[in-house]
Amino acid sequence: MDATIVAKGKYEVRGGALNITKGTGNKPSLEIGADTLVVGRNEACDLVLDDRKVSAVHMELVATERGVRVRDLGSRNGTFVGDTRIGEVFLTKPTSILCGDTLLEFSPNNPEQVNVPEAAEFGPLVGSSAGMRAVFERLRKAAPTELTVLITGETGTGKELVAQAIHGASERKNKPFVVVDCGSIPASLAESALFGHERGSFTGAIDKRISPFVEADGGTIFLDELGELPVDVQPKLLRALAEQRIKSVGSNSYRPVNVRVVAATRRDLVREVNDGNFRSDLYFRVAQIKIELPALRHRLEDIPALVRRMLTDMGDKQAYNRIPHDSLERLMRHDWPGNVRELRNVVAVALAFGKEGTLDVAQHLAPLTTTATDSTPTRGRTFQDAKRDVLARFERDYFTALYAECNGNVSEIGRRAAMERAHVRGYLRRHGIGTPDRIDKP
Ligand SMILES: Nc1ncnc2c1ncn2[C@@H]1O[C@H](COP(=O)(O)OP(=O)(O)OP(=O)(O)O)[C@@H](O)[C@H]1O
Repeated sequence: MDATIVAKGKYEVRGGALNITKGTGNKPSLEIGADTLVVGRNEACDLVLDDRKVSAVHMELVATERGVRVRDLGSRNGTFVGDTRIGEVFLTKPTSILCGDTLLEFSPNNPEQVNVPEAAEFGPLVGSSAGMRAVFERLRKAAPTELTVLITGETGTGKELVAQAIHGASERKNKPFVVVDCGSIPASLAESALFGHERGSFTGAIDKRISPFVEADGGTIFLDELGELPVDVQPKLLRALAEQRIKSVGSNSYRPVNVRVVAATRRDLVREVNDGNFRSDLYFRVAQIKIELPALRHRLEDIPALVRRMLTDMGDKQAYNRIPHDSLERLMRHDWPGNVRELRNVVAVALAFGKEGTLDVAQHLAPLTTTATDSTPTRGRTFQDAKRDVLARFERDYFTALYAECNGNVSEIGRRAAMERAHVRGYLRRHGIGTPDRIDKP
């Protein structure tokens, strides 16, 4: 979420209202605040439009610091502002929006101040940026409820940790937290992986398999990469969630289950709905609350607190004080395509190689800085420059890994790389891998 802290514990968002001026809906207007609202034909939408040219989930709106963000959700017939078919726009002035044959009039409100908690952490999560503090506020409200939560965000933004935090702050915290990675289930085994199977129920079903819903009974089930769930098991999952009971493969009877569902996806699930790859009724069933995790490059001010927490988790609380200021600044200029996970790896490597003295964490950054959305190595660069960067990154990764595998033994690195020791030393020095005393040891 975009936001700026305007006063301690507050940030400012600019919302508005949407009125139907031509066409019919389940209500004449919609107030847009800091919670994302969905407009479409599906009856679970916040504004339901009775228009056959409107998609099941057509567009979403949310108040941000830059105005109301309107995002088309991959609708079939598009969302138009004037003659322009939009992907995403920020509205601050009265504007007409056309979806199918329905005309909507947007009118802005004055900026509104929204409370964010002062605490820059929530359970295992840390972050002082306005975006993360707004996430913590939503989590604080969502965690104690029984509502389903859908967590979205790029890889490594902390979706699983958020799911754990929800569980840990709920009444269910003393019961199991069970993770199901929907992305790694082969389509043919999806039903059994979700609901279990009886012994001998199909070829290869040698033993009985307990359903994760049974394992999680009384607790929380985390459905990771929900967007990868094969289409044919989606109705079965929907039914299980609606009826709170499951039937294992090969069994004739249902058994009641009491689980709270938290799901995560890297994919834009609503687009998958409009493309027919994900069922809209299941989407709304798992997304009663939506938590959008911002990419790390949009909350660089979180880096110092994250690094401090990571070093503490890695067992060296004092190490943070050994990081020079300019090293932290360089970390805050990186793009972080791998998000918090990438940061954690860089911190882990830095700590492994720097047990004492100055801890220059940024020294272990990949030299090629690209973002997930801007990852083309060609952009504005000559072939030679691009090639040099890619090669440098490869060399650094290769020798960093080998250095760790060989415990810093240069002779062993040379053997495995089939390279003279002097050359190995050259590469290690060039990329700042290891400490000079170890590298230069004969
Ligand atoms: N806000 C945070 N505070 C502290 N640690 C964090 C935070 N966010 C993420 N991490 C750490 O970053 C790493 C990646 O987090 P996690 O596995 O939850 O990401 P993810 O979004 O589920 O990734 P993927 O999409 O690849 O499954 C973990 O080691 C986690 O502990």
